[in-house]
Amino acid sequence: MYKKIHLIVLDSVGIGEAPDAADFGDKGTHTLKHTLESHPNTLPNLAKLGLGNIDKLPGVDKQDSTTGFYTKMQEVSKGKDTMTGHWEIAGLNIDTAFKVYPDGFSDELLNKITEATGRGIIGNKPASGTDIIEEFGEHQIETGDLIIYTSNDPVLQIAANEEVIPLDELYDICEKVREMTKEAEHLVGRVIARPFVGSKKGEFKRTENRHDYALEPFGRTVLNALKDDNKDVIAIGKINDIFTGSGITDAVRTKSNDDGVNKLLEVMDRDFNGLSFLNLVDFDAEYGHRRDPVGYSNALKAFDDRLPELTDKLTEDDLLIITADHGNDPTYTGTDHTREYVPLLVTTGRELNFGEIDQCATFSNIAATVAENFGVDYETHGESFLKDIK
Ligand SMILES: O=P(O)(O)O[C@H]1O[C@H](CO)[C@@H](O)[C@H]1O
Ligand SMILES: [Mn+2]
Ligand SMILES: [Mn+2]
Repeated sequence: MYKKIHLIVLDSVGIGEAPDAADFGDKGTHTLKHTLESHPNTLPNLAKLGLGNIDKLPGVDKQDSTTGFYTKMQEVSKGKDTMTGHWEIAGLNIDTAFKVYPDGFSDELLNKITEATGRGIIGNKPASGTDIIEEFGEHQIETGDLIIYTSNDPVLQIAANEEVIPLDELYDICEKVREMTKEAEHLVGRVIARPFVGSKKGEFKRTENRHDYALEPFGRTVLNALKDDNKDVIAIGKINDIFTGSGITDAVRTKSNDDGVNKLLEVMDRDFNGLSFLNLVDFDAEYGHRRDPVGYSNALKAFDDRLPELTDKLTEDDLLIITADHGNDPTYTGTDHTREYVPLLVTTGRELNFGEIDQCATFSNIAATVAENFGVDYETHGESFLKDIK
């Protein structure tokens, strides 16, 4: 048994098309490979754990012997969004896909929003968040309208210039819209506040004040099982939002990938018994959705550079698990997530017989492993790999 498990989700860092990728329009996608092909970088520290042994990746050398256990995991849930991926990691199988809105939201919902907020609405279509503020940012300054948009994900995003619609008001609007979109008819996975600044086209820039309003997970996750058993569940970064605080005992905010690593290092120094769970969202939000392979590749390098700080801290009490929640191939068409396998890398301060472990048929093998490690009562269709890491 490990006293502390540290789980890191490299948001969107997929490792090649899943067997059902074609059903999602994602045939041939490979976030890691295509990113590193487009903009070469070496990732020696991830390589040491076994990343280059999972699949052939430029700049990630295959090792004769690794300092981690490695394999890849397949997603069983019928969605490739962040909530679905994280909830499956935490033990759920989301077998009914979330509704998406390729033609925008209904007039009925938009009217309700206007009635409740007193503000008009512009946009109402799938879009990239940086494009849509260019398109409607000036209109918003003139009218005070809300810029509402969506994507291939089950999200309703509200972009607002902080000088036109103050943050408090935007958050208040998002809370109201969250209430309106909890039931089947207008269901969305997440309402997201997307504040930005700037006074004219070409100068608009999103700020760090983004806030996500998710739904309660659709079932009991391993986080709930841990919390109910008086274990610590420390959420770092977006994790608290993704689980709406359910099963979480402490939440730490982050500003960036780099800050996320800093916060995890601080958490590792705490005396706790349970799980720390970190999401590094920049890969996805800053580079994957922006179809920026150069930025993506450099972000991978930046994480790789900092990885030894984390692994050097591991004692016999710690288990470190690194994975992802879906792909987001920055070289692929569109600006959405891609249906991919995700890497699984596991290491510890213990001297173990590291190497390949069986491929995981579901992300929920992580939940099963965490539950078994802490001896908590938790039912999931995932299978624990604890027996393989010795
Ligand atoms: O283009 P931006 O606004 O970054 O939106 C992206 O962010 C959303 C939430 O992560 C995704 O659904 C995607 O649409
Ligand atoms: Mn994600
Ligand atoms: Mn995303």
